Amino acid sequence: MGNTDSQARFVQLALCRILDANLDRAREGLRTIEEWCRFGLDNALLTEECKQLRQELAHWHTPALRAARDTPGDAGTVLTHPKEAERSSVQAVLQANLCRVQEALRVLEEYGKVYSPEMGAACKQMRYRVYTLESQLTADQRHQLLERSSLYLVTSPTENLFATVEAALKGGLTLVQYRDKTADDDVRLRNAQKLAHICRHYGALFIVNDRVDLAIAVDADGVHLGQQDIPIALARQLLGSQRLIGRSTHCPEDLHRAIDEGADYIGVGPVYETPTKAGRPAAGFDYVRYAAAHATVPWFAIGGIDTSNLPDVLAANVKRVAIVRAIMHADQPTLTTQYFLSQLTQQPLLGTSYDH
Ligand SMILES: Cc1ncc(COP(=O)(O)OP(=O)(O)O)c(N)n1
Ligand SMILES: Cc1nc(C(=O)O)sc1CCOP(=O)(O)O
Ligand SMILES: [Mg+2]
Repeated sequence: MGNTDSQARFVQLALCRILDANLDRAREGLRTIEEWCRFGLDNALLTEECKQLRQELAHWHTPALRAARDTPGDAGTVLTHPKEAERSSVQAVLQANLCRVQEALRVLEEYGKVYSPEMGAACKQMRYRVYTLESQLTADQRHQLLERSSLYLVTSPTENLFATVEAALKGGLTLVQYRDKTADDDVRLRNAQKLAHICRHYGALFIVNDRVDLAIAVDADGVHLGQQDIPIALARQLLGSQRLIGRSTHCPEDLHRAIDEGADYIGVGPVYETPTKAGRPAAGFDYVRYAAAHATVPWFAIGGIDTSNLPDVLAANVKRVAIVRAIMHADQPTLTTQYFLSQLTQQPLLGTSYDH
């Protein structure tokens, strides 16, 4: 009898310690995420959702659970995950903390059911709310980074693909598109996987040209579609509302259709004829100026742009450019990227009609 009692007390104490530790873990993770929603994204709705989740967890964090704490005797406090010291970007911090909160809520749900069925049920609901928070946060994060990006590197096949992209990222690039019109699919998949990984490490957006299937397979931030590629509505169905969809446009009708169909950004060009898109005539500066006056989503001038003609491009009210050769073929991609960015950031991105 005595033994059974002490066994029951031991189990109850262990249960309380598990719940206490995981309530702390979930609240700390939420606080970390909340700070970015508030100061990084300036998103009042997401900030409020984090705060409400924290308050709800605080409600379950009773004095009885706190009293079970035994930090000096807790073997787990000395164990750290090797990845904990490695946080290469804000994105990585958010990802790690969302994961931490979801895991903690799962533990609270399972052991909570034993301690109090209401607590288990409440933690299950909170876990679903954190999945929704994650989707909204990721989408908001992507849109904000897109709006802040003034330079877009579109890749071309080269032996130095990864080194060139990484060099440009070191120069401050925040938006990359993987474009390869000829490689076999197994090669494209491997390249896209590796580029997605590199871009994530530098906190940059990664877009796949043409191929929605590859974009999904490598968990890219979005896809770029031309006028001859699949309809935006179909891509949206496949990609969901959180990923970005870009559309090439060559005239005012293309621009309005792309925006009406829900493109998150558009390409505007070719500004100049270019061997990268041989056979396509220049859309010219009249169309560029039209885009400057009418586009209600971020737009990137593309086609034949390099460091020598950049001043003419900027004079046409261009705030964002997409580049292939001028960076992919540059002797020093980091310096070239830095030069483009330095010229583009003298043109404030704020003040365009959609940057409220
Ligand atoms: C930013 C950006 N703008 C335009 C294009 C061209 O897309 P598309 O017309 O589909 O031609 P391909 O690139 O597929 O040959 C782009 N890729 N990126
Ligand atoms: C891929 C592409 N699309 C264009 C468009 O106008 O839609 S122009 C273009 C090629 C841009 O390459 P570069 O910077 O080497 O001239
Ligand atoms: Mg295309």
